[in-house]
Amino acid sequence: MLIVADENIPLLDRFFDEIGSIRRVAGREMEPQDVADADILLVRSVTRVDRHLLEGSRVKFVGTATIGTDHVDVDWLAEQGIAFASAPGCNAASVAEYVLSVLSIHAEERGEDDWSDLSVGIIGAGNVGQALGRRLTRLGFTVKISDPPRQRIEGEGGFCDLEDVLACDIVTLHTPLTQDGDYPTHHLLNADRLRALTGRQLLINTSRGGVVDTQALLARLQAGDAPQVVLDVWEGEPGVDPDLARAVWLMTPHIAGYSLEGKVGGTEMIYRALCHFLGLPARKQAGQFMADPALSKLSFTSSATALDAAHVAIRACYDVRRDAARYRRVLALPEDGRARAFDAMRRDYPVRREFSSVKIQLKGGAKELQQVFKALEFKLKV
Ligand SMILES: NC(=O)c1ccc[n+]([C@@H]2O[C@H](COP(=O)([O-])OP(=O)(O)OC[C@H]3O[C@@H](n4cnc5c(N)ncnc54)[C@H](O)[C@@H]3O)[C@@H](O)[C@H]2O)c1
Ligand SMILES: O=C(O)[C@H](O)[C@H](O)COP(=O)(O)O
Repeated sequence: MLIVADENIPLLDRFFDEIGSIRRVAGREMEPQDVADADILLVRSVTRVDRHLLEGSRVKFVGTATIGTDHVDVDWLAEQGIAFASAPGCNAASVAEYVLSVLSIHAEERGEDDWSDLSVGIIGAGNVGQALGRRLTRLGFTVKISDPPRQRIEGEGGFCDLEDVLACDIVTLHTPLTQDGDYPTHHLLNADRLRALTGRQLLINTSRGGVVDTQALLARLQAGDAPQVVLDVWEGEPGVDPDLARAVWLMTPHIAGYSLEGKVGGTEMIYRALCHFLGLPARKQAGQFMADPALSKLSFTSSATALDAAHVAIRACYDVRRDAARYRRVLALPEDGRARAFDAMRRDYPVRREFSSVKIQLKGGAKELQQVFKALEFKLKV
């Protein structure tokens, strides 16, 4: 059995070497000749999986170790009887923690005494939107959610109009990128909606670049009273418009979901789906292959305020400014160098562990501190 796989899928050998021989290919450069003799294709988000890539091959199973599936023509796969699996939710905590890191720094820059005074509008309440909304609600933020597809199924309860959500202090995007259907998200944030945002607001996009109209966003940022913007995803990545990059507050190269847990969890999910497809027992688990985190414990006494302790713990685990600063240096390179650097930063991304890998020790165990760390989903030891 031949498995062709994106070389950037972590732990390929550990999970798949008992199933077949593995051919590694650079995901962005994968061509029909690379997969023609493959039985199994394993990708991440940078490989377009469609008729062009697979017609005439003998591939019978495709797995993407990612949440997003906009790079896969799932209808064509279904027509061809090719099984497909993705990794829903694998890096939801990672993206939620990226947004929390942004919020922590944003609140400090605005001089907010209590960050939960800020209202947060979440667009798309799937695995990521819910993971974020749950944490924010428990922290006491006012959270407004827009998700018309879910609202249609579940009724009014808990959902708001998009316009209300877009009026929040912080607006964060967590939809898939879709072109068709009743609620397409391509350029969901168009010129009109961007025009309605003001300088007191923060817009965060960790979904897909195409959910925001890039040209309109650049024009909005160049006009007066523009919102602050944080972009992790870009239309046309790895190419990034340098004018847009310079105009945003924080820019990162599509790494919001790049916690170790998120990436290895994605590999585990497609491993399990492949085992199920082949009728094999799934004996391996991500946890077997995870080293101890570099930061394993943080300790606070009851003299810490809940708010300060939360900010310290979030930033100790993940400070988004480090990724943003590293990426900003790339802007000095010529165009092709910038695109190569985008992929290189992702390929060589440092180990980042999720909050759940860190034990918080509370000496004295004030109730308020406990609540905050529970909300952030750290491991708690009182
Ligand atoms: N930057 C990153 O590293 C990173 C990591 C993970 C996921 N993502 C992106 O984030 C997206 C969301 O991830 P998820 O796990 O929450 O996906 P999900 O499929 O669990 O949830 C998506 C939600 O968006 C909703 N939705 C669809 N169209 C909508 C619209 N027009 N308006 C409002 N809501 C709409 C859906 O009903 C669903 O509830 C993924 O599709 C992926 O593209 C990016
Ligand atoms: O959809 C996802 O899961 C994320 O966007 C993921 O982080 C993409 O990572 P990539 O496949 O580009 O390595």
